[in-house]
Amino acid sequence: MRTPLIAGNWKMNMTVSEAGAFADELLNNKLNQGVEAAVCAPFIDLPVLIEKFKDTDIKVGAQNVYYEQSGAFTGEISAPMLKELGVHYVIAGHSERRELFGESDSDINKKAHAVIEAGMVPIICVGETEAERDNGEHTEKVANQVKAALQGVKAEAAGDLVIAYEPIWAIGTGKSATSDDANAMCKSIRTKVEKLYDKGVADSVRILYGGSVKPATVEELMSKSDVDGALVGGAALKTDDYTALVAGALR
Ligand SMILES: O=C(CO)COP(=O)(O)O
Repeated sequence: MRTPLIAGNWKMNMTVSEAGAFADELLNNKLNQGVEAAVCAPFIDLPVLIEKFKDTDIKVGAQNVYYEQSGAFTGEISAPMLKELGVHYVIAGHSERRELFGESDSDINKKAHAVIEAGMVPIICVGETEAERDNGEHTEKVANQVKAALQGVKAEAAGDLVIAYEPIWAIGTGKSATSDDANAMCKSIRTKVEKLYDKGVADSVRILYGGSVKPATVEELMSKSDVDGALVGGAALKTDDYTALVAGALR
């Protein structure tokens, strides 16, 4: 069975001292066993989090990566750099990166390859705009994003992947997708993965929902067949909310 995953995405929040304080507070809260907890933090916060969580099951993730190994790419961070630090997950293709920083499907595919080659796990983000949903194009849009992101990724690696369905209109808006709509899209992503690979891969890939997930809504989401967890922005910034999210994700 797929282990539920609650991944916090801090986005551009938390200084190093704030990250350290968050980790200390979280370690005082007893996180539920049986749910995997991950915190995806700004690059500079990663060392302190990795140090603080080293004797725990809490995984640390990055929010971005550059796909080249090293070289003249001022300001960028490579997958081998993250791997050496002890990073487990790397978010690839968050809609904010696609929209604000011009990342293309092809960039995201290269990032996924770089992360896998370095021995980490990508969390690949996909999702439609409000206009695309209104026009009934959301299922096809997301299926195309999934296909593009996974181009050339071998079946052995694909089963360990995490895909996060984050409808853009639900991010940071307080306007979450209904649990049935979230589940319908997660199911359709799983069907797409089965078409690209096989049933074994589709059954093991974890598909998260993201977009205004709160402690009060996580249980309902997790009761659905194809939602394996959540990628959480705002509510993952407070230790008590984060702890409640992990508790609510147990199924
Ligand atoms: O973008 C998100 C996580 O990656 C969702 O953010 P919110 O939970 O703040 O809506």
